[in-house]
Amino acid sequence: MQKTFKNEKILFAEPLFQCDGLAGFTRSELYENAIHRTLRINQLKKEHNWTQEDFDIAIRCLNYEVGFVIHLSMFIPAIERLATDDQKAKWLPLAESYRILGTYAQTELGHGTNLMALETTATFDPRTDEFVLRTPQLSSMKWWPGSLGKTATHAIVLAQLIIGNKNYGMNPFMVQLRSLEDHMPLPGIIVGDIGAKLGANSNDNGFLILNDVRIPRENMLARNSKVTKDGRYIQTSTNKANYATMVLVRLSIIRWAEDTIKNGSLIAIRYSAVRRQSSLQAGGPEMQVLDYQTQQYKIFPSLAASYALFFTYEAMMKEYEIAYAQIMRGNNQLLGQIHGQLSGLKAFASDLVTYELEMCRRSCGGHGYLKASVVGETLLHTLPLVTVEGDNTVMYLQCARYLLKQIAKALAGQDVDEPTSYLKKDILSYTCPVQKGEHCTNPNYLLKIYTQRAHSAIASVARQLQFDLESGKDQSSAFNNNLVSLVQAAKAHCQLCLMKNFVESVSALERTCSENLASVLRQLCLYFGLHGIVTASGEFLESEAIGLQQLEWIKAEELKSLAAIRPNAVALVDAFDLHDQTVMSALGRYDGNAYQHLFEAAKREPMNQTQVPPAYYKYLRDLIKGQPLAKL
Ligand SMILES: CCCCCCC/C=C/C(=O)SCCNC(=O)CCNC(=O)[C@H](O)C(C)(C)COP(=O)(O)OP(=O)(O)OC[C@H]1O[C@@H](n2cnc3c(N)ncnc32)[C@H](O)[C@@H]1OP(=O)(O)O
Ligand SMILES: Cc1cc2nc3c(=O)[nH]c(=O)nc-3n(C[C@H](O)[C@H](O)[C@H](O)COP(=O)(O)OP(=O)(O)OC[C@H]3O[C@@H](n4cnc5c(N)ncnc54)[C@H](O)[C@@H]3O)c2cc1C
Repeated sequence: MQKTFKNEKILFAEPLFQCDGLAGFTRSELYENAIHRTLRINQLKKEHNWTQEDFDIAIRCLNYEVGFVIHLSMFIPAIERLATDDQKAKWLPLAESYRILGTYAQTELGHGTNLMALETTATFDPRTDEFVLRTPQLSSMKWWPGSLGKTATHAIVLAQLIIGNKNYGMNPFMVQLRSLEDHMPLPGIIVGDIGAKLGANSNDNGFLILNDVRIPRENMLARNSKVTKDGRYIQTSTNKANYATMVLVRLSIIRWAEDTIKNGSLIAIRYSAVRRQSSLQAGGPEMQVLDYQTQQYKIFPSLAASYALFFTYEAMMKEYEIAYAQIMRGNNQLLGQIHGQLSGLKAFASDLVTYELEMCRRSCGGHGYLKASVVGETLLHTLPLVTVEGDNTVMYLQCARYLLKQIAKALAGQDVDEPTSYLKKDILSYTCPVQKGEHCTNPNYLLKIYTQRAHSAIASVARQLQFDLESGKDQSSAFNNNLVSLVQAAKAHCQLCLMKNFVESVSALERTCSENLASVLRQLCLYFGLHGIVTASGEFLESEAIGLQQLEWIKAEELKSLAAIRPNAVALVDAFDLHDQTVMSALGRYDGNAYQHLFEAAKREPMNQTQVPPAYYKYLRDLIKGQPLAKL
């Protein structure tokens, strides 16, 4: 499943990367530990001639609990995508050698989603051949960018470009924030950390106020547009190319989601295999909770999602690489497709894993509420994915906007993109392929059902929008009245994409892997498809992709699938090949000794380092001895 990290032993031999000790760290300690880790991994990379891929896998093995995540995942990729060749030659070597430490400063206190309304300005001053950057009011200050608070020496600041009295929209500017001598903020720069978060507290997400900060004209990252010395604005590519960094990060978030749900399902399944509780026969032996149908119903979706997201990430990485190669050659033909696809899939993947991680946590009973189980921490660490790189609702709407354009082309008899080719089909010629119970065991039949449901959802909201417009509603009212249906259509398309990638990937694997493995993966793919229909049965019925009889058959087959997966469940999570130190969970260790590891973790609890707590001497001793308490 995951490219086995051949350097795992080197990494986890060092106490710095053994995660047990992180509990009880203060924010400053977490922050320092994260920086220390990234720099140590960098040293290991040099000492052992690791590739960049080894470096990236090491970061993933540590669940991104390292420093400079934005420097590595956004600042450097933004330079690669937004800078000219000369600017890359200047800034990339500095960034790659950590001589400058960067962030991607786009979101403001008052705006994150609506980029057109960003308030930070960069005003061209022809007299000095500079841009003057300012955050004009409280709501304008940059707010949230990772590493901005205490680390970044430089930021790529997204600001409205002003020349004369004309606004040319959001453009990227390289701004130095701190001295490279003493790390103090430069004149005009007010910067700091925005405070503790629900999770990811090793990251110093920060705020930035710019008070008339001057930068040279060549600091505007000018791959897609530039300003000449005499103040002319020249656009050399679509201004949406300046959004390119976000597309890449949305792809990375799909893999981040895959990594977290693998951790969660591994913990839940391994623990459920060792936990014995109650029995179905009076006086009988206690059962492995993994044998309860309800336990399987709760946690096998996370197992199936792990594999589904793995296959979708692999497919989307290939799609992205093709699109990106063309875009970097100036051909933006695939820009709309890759943006529409990754907006929707980033939202769907992060929604899916945050839901299933909570199911994994609940399936661990009381111990799922202990930090030592880590499944709760994993959920906290994953929660931001539904917001970062675009709030999920807004991302679904971007995907829906793309789908509306595609169905309009299909209905006009024009070519459509490959991911939406199903929209060319005649929706009325559909017949449900499941005409008897055993047809439910055919993933390709299920794929047809997913396709019809998605097609129907998109066609239905397109018709409703058209009706509203023809009834006299203006564009924005018509849109706002159909936002829920638009999101639903985007979700239907994304769920189809996951199912299609799963079916096609297993079909390709069958040609090379053993029949045993093929049969296990087919079973998991079938289960993923059946469960997806059951959980959204209302929409599948509404679209007439299935009827009540088919739903009855599908529900029965889903429950049978649980029993079929059970014998392979532990092997399927072991196949993730995740080191105990990556999973970090007392409940999910490879050796299965959950109780021993829980007790070891409790013994490491800082409060247990003394038998008598300090509070005894302050409050309890007099209380217990019946002596009057001093005034508190
Ligand atoms: C390892 C992983 C590490 C993860 C770390 C994560 C740390 C977090 C970082 C951040 O959060 S960075 C900040 C992220 N912020 C956002 O994502 C902002 C979300 N908002 C937007 O993207 C845009 O405001 C919008 C919602 C897309 C609206 O765009 P706009 O205001 O321009 O209007 P529209 O009319 O909707 O779009 C116009 C046009 O542009 C196309 N388009 C929009 N976005 C993109 C894109 N990213 N790439 C390519 N094209 C894009 C859109 O399809 C429209 O095209 P046409 O229909 O006009 O052809
Ligand atoms: C952990 C973390 C790290 C981050 N790191 C960075 C970073 O490094 N750099 C950076 O620039 N930013 C960063 N961000 C900011 C992030 O990109 C924004 O928070 C995100 O884009 C959401 O925007 P917002 O906060 O304005 O939410 P809002 O858009 O204000 O969302 C509030 C509600 O309004 C709804 N809404 C908004 N617009 C619409 C619409 N058009 N239609 C329907 N509903 C709508 C949303 O669905 C949501 O329910 C980070 C955020 C977090 C949490």
